[in-house]
Amino acid sequence: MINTSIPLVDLHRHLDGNVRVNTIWELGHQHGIKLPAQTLEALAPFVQIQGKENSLVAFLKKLDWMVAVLADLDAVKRVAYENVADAAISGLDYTELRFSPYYMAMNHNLPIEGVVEAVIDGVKAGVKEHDVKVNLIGIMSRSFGQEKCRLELEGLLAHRDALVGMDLAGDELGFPGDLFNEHFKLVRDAGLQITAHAGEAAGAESMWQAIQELGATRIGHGVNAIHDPKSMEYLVKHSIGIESCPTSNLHTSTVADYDAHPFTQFLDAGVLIGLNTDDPGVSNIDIQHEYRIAKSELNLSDEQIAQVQRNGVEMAFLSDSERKALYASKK
Ligand SMILES: O=c1[nH]cnc2c1ncn2[C@@H]1O[C@H](CO)[C@@H](O)[C@H]1O
Ligand SMILES: [Zn+2]
Repeated sequence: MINTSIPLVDLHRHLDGNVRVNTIWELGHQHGIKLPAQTLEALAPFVQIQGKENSLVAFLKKLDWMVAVLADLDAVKRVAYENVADAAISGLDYTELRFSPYYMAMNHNLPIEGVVEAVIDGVKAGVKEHDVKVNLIGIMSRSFGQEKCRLELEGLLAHRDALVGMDLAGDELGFPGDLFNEHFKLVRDAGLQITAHAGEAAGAESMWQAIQELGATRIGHGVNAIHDPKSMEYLVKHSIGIESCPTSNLHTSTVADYDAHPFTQFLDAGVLIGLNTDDPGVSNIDIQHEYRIAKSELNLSDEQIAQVQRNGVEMAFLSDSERKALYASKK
């Protein structure tokens, strides 16, 4: 199973897709927000996937209650803190938590920059008390359009030093990457690393766009590269990291079932592919679950699992010395 002499990392993990059901319940009651259920048990199906959804956009609706209860900046800080606790509890040595400050701010008109600060504060408080290394990635939520993403980017860049990278997430089909070329020019100018959700709901052309126009060096999901041999070759040749999230891919109907997931084909082709959770709260999983699935459903050998763990460390947005230290922490 998981090789304990290699660091365990999760690089694709939405902080705002990982709010505990209990926290939604408590924040809802604390702030007088009308929840869709009368008991904690009845609330779970509104925020966690039951079986699967028939599209990415349907899946993404499950996150809406998670941000609907963010009534003030203390709530944002609490959710960030609990994300660090959850990461440590699930056995992670290092994680990159990504979040969309506009998405978190929009329901209660919170200041976007204030949300960024509250996330940073919550994570700082979390790492003081838990044994896990954490970096932050800012998200622009494409589903709200160019203008809102511009505001989101401003709020994030105001705290550029607290971030290691930037991402584009949301409705990939409805809001193609080329709407955001100018946003990502600013991201590159700020010297941040870039990952983008691509090849999930849309095809390999969306990945080409993300790599060549947005400047992505990692791709979230990238499942659909499998239909384009040229892009597979490119990923290998240029060491573009693929942040794979198999259970999420099932839950969004990106693949029909685990058998249809191309994970091992990527691995066999020599693509730098890692294993991640995406939205652990929504999918009701943790990283241990994804490694169990890798073995039992994707049929990875122990050697392949070790390779996947190393791939994660290799593609992490860390400096060389940080990467060395992370490896050394397991020896
Ligand atoms: O699997 C996914 N694919 C695309 N976008 C996603 C996924 N999971 C969450 N978000 C998006 O990320 C932002 C919150 O972090 C939101 O825009 C949400 O819709
Ligand atoms: Zn994602």
